[in-house]
Amino acid sequence: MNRYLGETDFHHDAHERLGVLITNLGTPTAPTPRAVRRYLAEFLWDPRVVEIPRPLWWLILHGVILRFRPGRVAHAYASVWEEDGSPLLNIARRQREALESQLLARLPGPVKVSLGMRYGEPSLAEALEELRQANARRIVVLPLYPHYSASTTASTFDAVTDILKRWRWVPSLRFVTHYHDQHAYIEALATSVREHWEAHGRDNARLLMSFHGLPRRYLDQGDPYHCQCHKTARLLAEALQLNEDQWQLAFQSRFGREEWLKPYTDATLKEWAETGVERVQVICPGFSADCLETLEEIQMQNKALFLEHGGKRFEYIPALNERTDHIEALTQIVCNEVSGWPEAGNWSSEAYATMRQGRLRRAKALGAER
Ligand SMILES: C=CC1=C(C)c2cc3[nH]c(cc4nc(cc5[nH]c(cc1n2)c(C)c5CCC(=O)O)C(CCC(=O)O)=C4C)c(C)c3C=C
Ligand SMILES: [Fe+2]
Ligand SMILES: [Fe+2]
Repeated sequence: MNRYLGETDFHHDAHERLGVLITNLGTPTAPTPRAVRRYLAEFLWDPRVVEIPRPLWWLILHGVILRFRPGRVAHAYASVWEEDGSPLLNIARRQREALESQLLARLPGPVKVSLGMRYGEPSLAEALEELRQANARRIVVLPLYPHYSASTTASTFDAVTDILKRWRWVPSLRFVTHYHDQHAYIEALATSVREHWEAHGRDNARLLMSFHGLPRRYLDQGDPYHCQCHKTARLLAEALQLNEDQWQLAFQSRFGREEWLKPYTDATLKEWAETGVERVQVICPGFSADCLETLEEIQMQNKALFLEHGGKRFEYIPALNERTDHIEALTQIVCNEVSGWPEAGNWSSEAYATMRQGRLRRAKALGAER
């Protein structure tokens, strides 16, 4: 038996392809307690996600959490489930398709974009295998998390490298760790807010930028997530020319009993409603795709909370999902990553020559304009 994965019928003249792996958290296969238990058991056992000594955490996870949580969470999933599956996965599939066609139009050589989820299906192993079969010798891994966090980005890095350790011929690799301040991403967010204002108005509305939370302990131990969320929020507020009293940042999706990053989204909305804020518009810039945490927690639970406490109008501004400007931002990230790659193999020699000619022409045209 071969210890490492490889092709026995390897051809030296096989055409190379650029591989792009997009990935997100993952989701259960069905909105049922059984499927949710399987998903949570994998997700919550990841030591990057829950940093508690293993024997103690095993007892809590299997003795308490996996007994009671799946039923409640399955019910929440059922409330957002679409005909053909989980919103997160459906959106990720559309993002994959749109990104691949943008990259094929933009880059001179052949490109394959595959989709793998950190937990559940389609797995990262399947997605990487697809790239290996497509002869991708250079791979850009693009986790669809704008903000770096050890619990998401580093966990993806662990999983990807664990898989690649089993390849005989490991590919060149670029791993995108964050894009929280990329201009095109901020502009896409700002445009989505402006479009919402055009469609629904904005009279006296306060904008809440809600990000997924983390245990406060992770920030104290050096995780840059908190700072990156603050930077995104500041840049978005600047792009929208908002005054300080027109917006705020908050953190949602608390889990467990310890302190998480503050201020909390639910507490903020409750306080706003109680102190006379009548209208809120909520955007979740850290979620590249709508999912349980935006569609159920924000758009259902937090909306009900705000209205119960005296708020009059609650509006959720959808995640960037497969918006054209979002796909353009992701395309730019991939193009930036590959542009520094040294020339080699069939993919690059001709392809880079074409790309360079294109760039020269553009540079000349720009020079002529000036
Ligand atoms: C200790 C627990 C958790 C940490 C840390 C955490 C970080 C984190 N998560 C996301 C993005 C998503 N999380 C989602 C669901 C979800 N998250 C946790 C727990 C932690 N997340 C749980 C237990 C769940 C499942 C639902 C539940 O039981 O409440 C999702 C949605 C998935 C879906 O199927 O729709 C996303 C997306 C980020 C970005 C992040 C760190 C910054
Ligand atoms: Fe989460
Ligand atoms: Fe949640």
